[in-house]
Amino acid sequence: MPVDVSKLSGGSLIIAWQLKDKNVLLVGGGDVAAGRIENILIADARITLIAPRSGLHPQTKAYIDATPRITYHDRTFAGPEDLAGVDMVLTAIDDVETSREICAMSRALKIPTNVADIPPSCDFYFGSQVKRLPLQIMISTNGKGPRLAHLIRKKIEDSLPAGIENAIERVGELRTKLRERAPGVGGDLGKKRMGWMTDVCNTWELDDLALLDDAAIAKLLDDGWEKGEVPRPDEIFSTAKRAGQIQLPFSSLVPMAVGFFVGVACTAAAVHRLSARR
Ligand SMILES: C[C@@]1(CC(=O)O)C2=NC(=C\c3[nH]c(c(CCC(=O)O)c3CC(=O)O)Cc3[nH]c(c(CC(=O)O)c3CCC(=O)O)/C=C3\N/C(=C\2)[C@@H](CCC(=O)O)[C@]3(C)CC(=O)O)/[C@H]1CCC(=O)O
Ligand SMILES: NC(=O)c1ccc[n+]([C@@H]2O[C@H](COP(=O)([O-])OP(=O)(O)OC[C@H]3O[C@@H](n4cnc5c(N)ncnc54)[C@H](O)[C@@H]3O)[C@@H](O)[C@H]2O)c1
Repeated sequence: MPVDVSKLSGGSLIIAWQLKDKNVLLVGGGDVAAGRIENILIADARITLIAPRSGLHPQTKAYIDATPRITYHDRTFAGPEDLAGVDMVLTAIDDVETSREICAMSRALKIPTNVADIPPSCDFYFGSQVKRLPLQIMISTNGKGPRLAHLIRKKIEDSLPAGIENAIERVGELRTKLRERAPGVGGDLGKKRMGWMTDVCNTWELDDLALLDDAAIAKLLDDGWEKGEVPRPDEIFSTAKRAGQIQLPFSSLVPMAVGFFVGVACTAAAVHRLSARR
């Protein structure tokens, strides 16, 4: 069947780049560099930071002092020798000409590069990020409106359920324990494992997934996986444990309280009018 690909254009490949123990060169130590450092540290990479001490942002200074994963050089960028052994280059400097030169040098070595504020010198853009690790959500406007990306992030942050990161963490633990019982890649066992995990995620609420401690995971695997079934949360947890988890968000308590008092007031008024007619 023919497909219409005319709209498949104008975007980016959004991926979760694995940078653990890779070497990232960051040139510049200002406000933007501080944000880059946070993003790179989250990805467990090593950073070589080149920037004169006089221009360091307090947050950048604090990161340098806080971790041996940043190797700091108090100077300006020296040339191609600074690119040896580097897996990714980021520049965040207030000097467009030097930025373009660094970009040309790193591209000649085929090192992926981001030059803050100069889109043609970027092999990838940064995006605005919701960070509720292990959950990360990146918003990209593909260079059209970075401030809008920031504002959209705020809206997404406000809409996420409390504790979503715990649910994801516990599902990760469940998947690890499941793989210990059903190891290997692919094949019939792999299909069965994926099918069971999909059913658990589809049928359990996030609140219940967040309650999966080690004992509950063992019970879910014994009573569920081993029997080819997906037990309900109330078959796995004691009633007390689930009851402790049920929390009404403040935003829903306020309208409920208002509704209650309005209801009481209306009933009182109606009773008063009825008794007045008699
Ligand atoms: C998302 C975020 C991530 C981050 O950097 O971490 C990010 N910019 C952020 C903020 C921001 N940047 C700018 C403003 C001023 C208001 C405004 O212009 O809107 C604000 C607002 C603020 O500071 O609140 C100025 C600006 N930015 C770029 C240019 C050049 C140009 O457009 O040509 C100009 C100068 C334009 C001019 O001269 O007028 C270019 C880029 N900025 C990008 C990312 C990439 C595309 C992102 C996307 O696809 O949306 C891209 C292409 C390259 C890159 O740098 O990777 C971060 C928000 C993080 C957060 O708070 O959540
Ligand atoms: N993409 C974005 O999100 C975004 C947002 C705001 C600003 N910017 C742009 O990013 C750049 C950096 O912004 P900032 O606010 O962090 O600037 P800043 O002035 O606070 O910091 C610049 C840093 O670069 C260092 N520096 C300058 N020349 C250098 C060189 N040759 N070698 C090494 N270090 C050098 C300075 O010492 C300083 O630490 C600017 O061009 C700015 O317009 C980008």
